[in-house]
Amino acid sequence: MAAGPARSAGTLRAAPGGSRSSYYSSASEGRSGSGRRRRSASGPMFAEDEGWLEALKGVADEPGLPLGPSKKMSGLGGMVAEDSRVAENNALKEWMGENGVWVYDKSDWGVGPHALSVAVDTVDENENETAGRGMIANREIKEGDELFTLPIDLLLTKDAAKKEFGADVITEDLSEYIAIALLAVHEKAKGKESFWSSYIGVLPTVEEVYPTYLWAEEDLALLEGSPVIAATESMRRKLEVEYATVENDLLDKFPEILPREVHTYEEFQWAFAMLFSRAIRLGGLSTGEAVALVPYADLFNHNPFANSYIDARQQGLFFSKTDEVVVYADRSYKKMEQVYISYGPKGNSDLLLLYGFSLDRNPYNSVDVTVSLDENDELYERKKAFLSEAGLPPTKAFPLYNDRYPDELLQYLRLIQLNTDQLRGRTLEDLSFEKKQTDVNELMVLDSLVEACKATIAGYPTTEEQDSKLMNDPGMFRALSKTQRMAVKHRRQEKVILRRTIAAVTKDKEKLRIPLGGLPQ
Ligand SMILES: C[S@@+](CC[C@H](N)C(=O)[O-])C[C@H]1O[C@@H](n2cnc3c(N)ncnc32)[C@H](O)[C@@H]1O
Repeated sequence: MAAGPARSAGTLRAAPGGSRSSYYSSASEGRSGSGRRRRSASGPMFAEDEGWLEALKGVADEPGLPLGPSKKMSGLGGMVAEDSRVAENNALKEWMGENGVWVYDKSDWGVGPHALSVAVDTVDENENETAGRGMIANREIKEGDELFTLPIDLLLTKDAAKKEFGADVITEDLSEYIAIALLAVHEKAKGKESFWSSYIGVLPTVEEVYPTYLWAEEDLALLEGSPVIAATESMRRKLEVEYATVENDLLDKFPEILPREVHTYEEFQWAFAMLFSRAIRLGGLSTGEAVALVPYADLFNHNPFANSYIDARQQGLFFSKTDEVVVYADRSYKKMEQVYISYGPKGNSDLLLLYGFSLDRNPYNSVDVTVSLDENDELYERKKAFLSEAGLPPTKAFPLYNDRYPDELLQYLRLIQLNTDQLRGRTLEDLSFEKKQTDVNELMVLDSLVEACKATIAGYPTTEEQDSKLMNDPGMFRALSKTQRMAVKHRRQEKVILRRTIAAVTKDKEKLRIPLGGLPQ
């Protein structure tokens, strides 16, 4: 046999070297970014089209709505903090009422009583984890009920930024994200003078959201071995580069409009933490799609099983047409239940990177393995050209899921593991990698996948058992900070997926017919 050691671990690198699929991969792999997911599940979504991540995307009048065992505020200081959060909610509600949103307990012409209240501190009851403000049903809600509508003028959009700063600053080709970030920072600096001050008053701090790209190094160290670290570093670099561009192209040119002391890097980071964790991509606008910070609608927390959706629609009003944002209930809710939306089919890596939380029960969880052609393979150049022809790079990250690994990964590995003997004088173009080549090639493929999973598992300083033990000890686990709990949950889930993949691949290997005596050398 000419080449291609059967179990060449070198060809398949486990994920740590490769960045997560979300941000950079989606940009570099050139996926188009319609940003719109199936209508029934739109939520906070990221805009791929600008090279910013995958699709992005929710009044409390009653203090003390669902507070779980982890209620943060205690003692007199806590009551003061909670009172001020209730006052902020009430200011938001008042502002919305003044601006045409029906947020009242009574009916009016064509509208029923408002169905939602904003709790100041909710708990995700599936996970027993604090989730900041959230939406609570203040009466029975029926499936399909329109929960509220919101005039488009209340949104922070690129158009609103253009109105504020002018078309010289907010040019056609300026990213929507940068435009909205500039507007958010500018309005925050205005304080009570800002039209949006009541909205900005309920926005969390960076520390409250705490996405991994803003984590302190000692927190990030808890994720050692996880691909999230590489994704976090990519995100940090991207933000630094974007800010340098903003400095150069805008702050230097328009110091009167965009003063440096207002538009600092810290404020830029705050604005992006808000955008990435709560901006919504609206599809149904008369002017086309747009990314927006949508007051009130961004107070819904995430549940991967929810289907409520947020969209924009045109509202005919005699001869003028105005757009409005509308939110519908995905199912019926009992009074006092928390109403969730789904931010999309996001795994914990994306949730942690962008929203600062991870879930123990998340059907969309995945962990990437990165696959590379072996430069020492005698077929290397031919394989590289073949991949390039198919628009694929010689190194590529693939997600492994809880219950499956993608066919594309198998196809890629079949090519990588193919040797001259198996090629039997044919060209690569003669072969279809969608199906098994030979049992021997398939065994090499599956073996290399198992090795990659094992190598990834070996890269974590703790074992799945150690993480599980910590999580199953309520005293110990609750004694950790929220960030530490999120990190432990996340790294354990990655190990679970890797272990399951090894088990599934081992089963698949049993179906192969391998000659007695093992593989040819
Ligand atoms: C769109 S905002 C939702 C409103 C937010 N809770 C607030 O206080 O403004 C998204 C943020 O809410 C929090 N969040 C949403 N869903 C969560 C969940 N299931 N568990 C923990 N935190 C959650 C995270 O901090 C996330 O970055």
